[in-house]
Amino acid sequence: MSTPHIDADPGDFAPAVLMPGDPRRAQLIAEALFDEPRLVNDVRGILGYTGTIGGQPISVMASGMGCPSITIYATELYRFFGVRRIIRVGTAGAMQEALQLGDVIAASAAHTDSAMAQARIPGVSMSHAPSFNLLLAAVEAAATAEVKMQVGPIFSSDHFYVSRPETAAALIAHGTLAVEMESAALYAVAAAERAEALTLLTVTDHLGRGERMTPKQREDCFLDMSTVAIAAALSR
Ligand SMILES: O=P(O)(O)O[C@H]1O[C@H](CO)[C@@H](O)[C@H]1O
Ligand SMILES: O=c1cc[nH]c(=O)[nH]1
Repeated sequence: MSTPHIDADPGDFAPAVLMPGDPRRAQLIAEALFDEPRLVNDVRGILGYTGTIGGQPISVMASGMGCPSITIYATELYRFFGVRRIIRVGTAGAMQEALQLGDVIAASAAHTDSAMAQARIPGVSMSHAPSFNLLLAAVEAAATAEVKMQVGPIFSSDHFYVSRPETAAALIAHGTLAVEMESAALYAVAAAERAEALTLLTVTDHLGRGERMTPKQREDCFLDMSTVAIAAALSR
């Protein structure tokens, strides 16, 4: 069966899917961490792989960048391919002073300026929240793997380059940990499809200090986050 954006058969995807924005990160995760990964989607270069870990099936597929893109892929996976859990494994810009490059964050809520959020239930400011079970499993997995993980609210922005110092300052004052571009939409789709979602992020930039990882460091920084994501994805 194919949808407009995924050319795969029923059963090609595991019930649990890891979802980075970057197709290259999807390929690296599959090749580094899955047993016998096989390519199950490459429409528009959005690479998707399915393999096993410890005998359990698991998939990884890219989302592309931004709320519209992840909304399309998450909706099609949940609605047409039997997927029940999506764990975003993304990169983010740190907003709080104490965060360092390479730190891992679990998004317990996602604020957003996306028009998509306002259009989903007109007149309502939705709460964009992860699956409690997945968040709990991730917290436990991080403790077991000794991965230092901050849990808190993040900001899913429609903009990467527009500078809004007052908005950033207000979000920081409200405890927002970091900015990225997809999680609010993922959490909204999961709610609409009665499925599970969670976002884990690795800090690749620090907004206040102007620090940033190199492109190569961005590609290589997925291991701690993926270890936690896989444990949560395969939890009961
Ligand atoms: O690294 P990914 O998962 O793509 O996440 C972040 O990186 C992209 C911007 O560079 C946006 O998609 C943002 O959410
Ligand atoms: O959306 C993003 C992702 C990484 N770093 C940022 O500053 N923003």
